[in-house]
Amino acid sequence: MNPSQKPISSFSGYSSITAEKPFGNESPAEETLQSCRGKEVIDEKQFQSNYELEGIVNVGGLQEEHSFLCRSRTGDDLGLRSSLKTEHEGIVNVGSLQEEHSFPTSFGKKKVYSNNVEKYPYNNSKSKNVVGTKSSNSYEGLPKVERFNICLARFRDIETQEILRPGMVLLKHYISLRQQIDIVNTCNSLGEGPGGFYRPGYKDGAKLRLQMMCLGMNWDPQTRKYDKVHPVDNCEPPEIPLGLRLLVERAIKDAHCLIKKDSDMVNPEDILPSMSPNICIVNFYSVHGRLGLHQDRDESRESLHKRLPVVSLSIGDSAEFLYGDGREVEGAKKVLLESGDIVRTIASKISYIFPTLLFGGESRMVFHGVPSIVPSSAPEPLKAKTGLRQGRLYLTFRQF
Ligand SMILES: O=C(O)CCC(=O)C(=O)O
Ligand SMILES: [Fe+2]
Repeated sequence: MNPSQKPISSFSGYSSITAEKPFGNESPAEETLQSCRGKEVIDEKQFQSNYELEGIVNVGGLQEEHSFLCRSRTGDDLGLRSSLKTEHEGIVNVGSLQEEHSFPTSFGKKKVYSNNVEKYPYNNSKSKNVVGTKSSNSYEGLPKVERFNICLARFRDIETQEILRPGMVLLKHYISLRQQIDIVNTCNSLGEGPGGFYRPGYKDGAKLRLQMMCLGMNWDPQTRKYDKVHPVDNCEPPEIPLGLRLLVERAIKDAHCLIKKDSDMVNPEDILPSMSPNICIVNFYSVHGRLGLHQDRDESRESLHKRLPVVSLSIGDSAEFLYGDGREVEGAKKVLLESGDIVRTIASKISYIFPTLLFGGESRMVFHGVPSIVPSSAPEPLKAKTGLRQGRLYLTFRQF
């Protein structure tokens, strides 16, 4: 790191955010990027070590030890692993084809949310793939016995990893509050610099209902192409911070473990190929934001041919996420990507952990979209520590 640059954890640009200011127009903090290459501002070591502190997902060295899904369930688990406890998981639904990003007029407009977030029928796929209800009767080799849980459901060790369809995996409680804070701060500092957030438009002049920033390479919805520079300020997009790249690679490995658990017969790489991301599209949706059903198909021919996965992280307010084989909303499956799940770690502290979604292999061309954001559903500590606006931050990683 250049000594004149401060580590990301000390970056305070977020403190200037207020609800009155338009998104992305905050005055740049003093530490703001000195050149178009916003990449150098990140202190990767700091970013990474922040991750390691948490012990939930280890982004750096101790990957095997901290893997969510690969470890056998032994006593030693209890000491090392921050066990994940939550009372529910949100799942899903699907769709079909037409115009990219098009909506029926009712799309995303109907639901009214109160403080009680609408819950979707969990595990409605009734799939054997669901690893969502691990209880004391699931030990290998022992007869199945319905055990009594002396703890309330929300504090039990319920893992909510699910294979939604072949090649599409939801790791529901994957990123900790600490990581969320780092990611929000990182995106905020990069987003207010060159190559940062802007509101993109389509070819026909319509604007997307979100703010976007690209890392690694720039994707332009107008041309549907990746480019070296930002279409508005002509700057190169910032690089993807190392910690995030490692987190994505880790998530793919964990998804492989889940796939392997589901069937020992398969090579997980055949179902969900590995990739090293060199593109990250960061979207910020206000509570009115949404995105029509579409396919991600602007990556290189080779990447699409290999069906390399898109891996995404969801932070802030919860969102409905639709996915399916076509563009019609009817028939699309729906999963609620929640960000406010409360879990209790081994150390008895309350944590919030967030979902990761991967789609590749057979599901690489799945249609997907965001019909609505659930207002005020982001965890208070995340808002308090970062000043994150109401809305949802969504990062999708790809390999060009
Ligand atoms: O925000 C989301 O959930 C989807 C984003 C997306 O599909 C994209 O960036 O291509
Ligand atoms: Fe997409």
